[in-house]
Amino acid sequence: MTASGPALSIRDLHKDFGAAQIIRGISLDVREGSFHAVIGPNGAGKSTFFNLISGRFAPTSGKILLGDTQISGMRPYRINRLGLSRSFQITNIFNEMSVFENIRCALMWPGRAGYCFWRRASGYRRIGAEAERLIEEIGLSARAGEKAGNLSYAEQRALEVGMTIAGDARVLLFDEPTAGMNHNEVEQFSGFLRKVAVGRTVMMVEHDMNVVFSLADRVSVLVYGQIIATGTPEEIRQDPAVREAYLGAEA
Ligand SMILES: Nc1ncnc2c1ncn2[C@@H]1O[C@H](COP(=O)(O)OP(=O)(O)OP(=O)(O)O)[C@@H](O)[C@H]1O
Repeated sequence: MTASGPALSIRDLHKDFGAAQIIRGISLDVREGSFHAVIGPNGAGKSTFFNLISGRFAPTSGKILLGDTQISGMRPYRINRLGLSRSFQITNIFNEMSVFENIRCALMWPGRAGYCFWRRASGYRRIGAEAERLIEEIGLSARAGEKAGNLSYAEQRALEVGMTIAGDARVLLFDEPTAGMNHNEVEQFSGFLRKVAVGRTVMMVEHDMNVVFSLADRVSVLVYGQIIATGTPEEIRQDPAVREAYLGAEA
């Protein structure tokens, strides 16, 4: 990754499913250190776009670069190893294991930072210390010994984010991070995400416009497989094409 270049560059990205053109020529730079939201109506292609970036789908054509490295078409674990990590709601959590064990496990996944040295006792201690640091960062120190299955939904989401950032991921993808939360949880979790984003680059798909406009410093609007606008939250709010195509009365 270059010092001044974008964290992620997408160049003329296309994805077809059979005859259906779902992603129709997306080009986008995601600035290093930015919190970049992708919004758009249902079926616009947001999840497909994330699946292309994280490597779950191979593009039909076009390029995706993580820093200077072309990642399009790579397997997800290789992209993850290069520093891009995607949050998968709470499906990554092992309910029968404690918070500490879940985080330690994430740190020891093949290809993650700790894998090479964890077999040695000193390495194992280092993993333990790193797990404690991460648990503090996600605000779950008081719950470190608790089984993940006993945590509240919001705590489980925080744990899952902890597992996403384990191994020093520099670029994070969050897919509807506040889905399923009540009003108070959304507020609390937004504050948490704001802290986690410091020093990292975040891309987020989110339907809740309050969350988008309070967290994001850049917003792209995806409509029918194409980005119709990218800008600051204020620019997006004012954009006539965006208001017509998507935000409507919400803006
Ligand atoms: N594997 C697939 N095979 C065929 N069509 C697909 C596949 N995945 C997604 N699609 C289609 O692509 C279109 C975009 O879907 P996608 O889930 O990316 O939209 P989205 O913007 O994330 O929608 P939502 O906001 O409702 O989650 C939809 O019409 C969907 O049916």
